[in-house]
Amino acid sequence: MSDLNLDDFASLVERPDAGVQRDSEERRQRLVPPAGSLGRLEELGDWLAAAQGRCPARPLERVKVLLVAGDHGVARLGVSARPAGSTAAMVRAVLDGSAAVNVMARQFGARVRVLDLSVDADEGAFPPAVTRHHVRRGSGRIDVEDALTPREAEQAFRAGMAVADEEADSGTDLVLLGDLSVGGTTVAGVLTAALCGTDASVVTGRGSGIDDLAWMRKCAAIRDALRRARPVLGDQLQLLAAVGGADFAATTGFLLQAAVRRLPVVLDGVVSSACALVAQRVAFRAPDWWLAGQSTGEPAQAKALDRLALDPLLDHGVRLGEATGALLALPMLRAAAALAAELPERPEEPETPETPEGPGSPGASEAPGEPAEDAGPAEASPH
Ligand SMILES: Cc1cc2ncn([C@H]3O[C@H](COP(=O)(O)O)[C@@H](O)[C@H]3O)c2cc1C
Ligand SMILES: O=C(O)c1cccnc1
Repeated sequence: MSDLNLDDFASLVERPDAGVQRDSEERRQRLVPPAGSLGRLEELGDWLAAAQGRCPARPLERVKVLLVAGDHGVARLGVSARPAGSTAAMVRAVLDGSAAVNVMARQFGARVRVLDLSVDADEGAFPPAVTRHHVRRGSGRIDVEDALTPREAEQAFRAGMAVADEEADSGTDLVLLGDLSVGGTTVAGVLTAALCGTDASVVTGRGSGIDDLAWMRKCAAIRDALRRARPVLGDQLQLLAAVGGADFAATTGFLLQAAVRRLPVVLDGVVSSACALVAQRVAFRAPDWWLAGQSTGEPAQAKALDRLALDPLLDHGVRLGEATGALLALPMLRAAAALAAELPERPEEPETPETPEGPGSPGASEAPGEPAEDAGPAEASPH
């Protein structure tokens, strides 16, 4: 049996630095813009500082988009707008730089890394750097069979952990975590419903853009897979083997090891949030290391994020997956870091208010209020 003990993660994952978080909050009170005027950017600056253990936070220079790719047997049921087994075409588009994620990553100065965990493609279809962690061609049809053997689940999970270590070791500041997975929203729906204790209909969405008939097939597939999930709900590696997939196991392993390594992550769509939910079961502190980039409208994502207490930064109807939602949030995070680092502090309030005659004059102590207030705005608005 597996010698990978997920229980260790509960103690290995620490919280971001609470002392630095407090320093950041206090520093923010001293900045020129009034507290609250920068809205969510304030909380983001504090989060980044706490994650980095540094106040104010460093600028985000080495940002990596990580796309975990895999096919899913359940796609053969016609639950996706895309043909079963067509993840390879998406991977190819990303590798040749023509996918939406490439356009946005170029715009925002982020590097893109694709990992083929279980794409249904011939050997040699992609460069070795992409297929290094390949586990199998497509994961099993989860409504009737296990997605993975226990060995494959462990192999995929460990691959995700290894990638988190590589990214942490190479100085990556932030990971934007997305997926390329035809049928992936069905699998994510199963994991989310299983862990939230809800019905299939609550988590079944339109995914890549399916019609009503396909929605009914998707809902039935989720219902059937949920039955297979229930007996293994207490063991997250078994759960990923039964109703997940190699890409999901790797993404979960990545998230947990990234949290151990204090590497902050922005979640993209329903696939990364379902994996985050599995990871939360393993290590309850882990969600403190994550942000939700954007709401995709997939109901399972909303359900999972609610459980994770993560409030998506954006909601603009971007429902493409492939980390585009996480990338959209990057300029906000960069703005938060830059504002926290570069905004000047307010000058110290003088203890003895100034008077027109100058500080320390007899008039100052006799009539402290009005002259000082007159002087304030004039000093504060030199332009
Ligand atoms: C043009 C297009 C490109 C995409 N690239 C990723 N996804 C997204 O759709 C897939 C999941 O949806 P489902 O479960 O319905 O198959 C994933 O590959 C996800 O990243 C895309 C979706 C579309 C429409
Ligand atoms: O990632 C998601 O949430 C997603 C992906 C494709 C289509 N709809 C949602």
